[in-house]
Amino acid sequence: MNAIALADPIADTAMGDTLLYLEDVTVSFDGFKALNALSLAIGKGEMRTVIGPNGAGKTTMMDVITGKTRPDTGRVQFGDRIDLTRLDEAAVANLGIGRKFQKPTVFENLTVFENLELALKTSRGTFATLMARLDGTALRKIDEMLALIGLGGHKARSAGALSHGQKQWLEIGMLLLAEPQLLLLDEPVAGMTDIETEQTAKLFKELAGSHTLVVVEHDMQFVRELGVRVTVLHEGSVLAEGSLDHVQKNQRVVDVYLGR
Ligand SMILES: Nc1ncnc2c1ncn2[C@@H]1O[C@H](COP(=O)(O)OP(=O)(O)OP(=O)(O)O)[C@@H](O)[C@H]1O
Repeated sequence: MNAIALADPIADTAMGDTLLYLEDVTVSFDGFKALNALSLAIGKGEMRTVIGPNGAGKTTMMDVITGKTRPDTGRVQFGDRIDLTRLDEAAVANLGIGRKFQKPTVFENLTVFENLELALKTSRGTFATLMARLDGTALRKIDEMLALIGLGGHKARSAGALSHGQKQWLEIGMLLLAEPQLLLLDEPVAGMTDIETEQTAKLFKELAGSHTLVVVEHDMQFVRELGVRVTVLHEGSVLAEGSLDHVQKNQRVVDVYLGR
């Protein structure tokens, strides 16, 4: 560890229990290592941002965690004892690992409320059991979610009529209704307006602590706004880790990514 790492306040923050632990994970495509002995630990209730140049392995990392891609070697431990590399995508989702892809996928012909209702009905969360019909608890749960994602005034609108940012929030709300233990978000603010980006940062900061979030982003203003530990990936491994200020001082990070 060098002097800068020691001076980094976020590097010194106690993480508590580890929820997700990748150890020496390697994924090769025709001999090319998209992940190269990647090791990474995410604490329970932590929000982590992951940055890095195109091709650094960010998507592949998410694919490995969610059971879409099986690593050649390495371990992906979830909680105390579950090895995610032995599970398929459906089993990983059932464990409570939610994934938000870059593009919004909501049911455009349904209303905002109906989208959330459907998510609740099909979720693995405890509230799913309440959903044989929409009882008071379930309705309250949906109303709370509408307020959290800033769509309280839009519940009767068709999802297709929402702005891009609002669609992203709706999909995040749908994922949250499944009460995920871990939420992976791939470039959530890409294509959002500045105001939507700010509101998304506010939402994520509210979720952190009670949720564990891994956020892959290229928008450095947003990463700064989140103000959490940053992992820089490069050529399939961790190049640097710490606060954004800390990683921005790393000359290699500047050379391969931030200085471009
Ligand atoms: N199925 C595949 N077959 C062959 N090569 C692949 C495959 N998936 C990913 N790769 C390669 O692995 C490397 C890592 O890709 P990955 O998509 O994980 O990077 P990334 O960090 O998510 O990039 P971006 O910021 O552009 O989304 C890239 O060079 C990519 O071309």
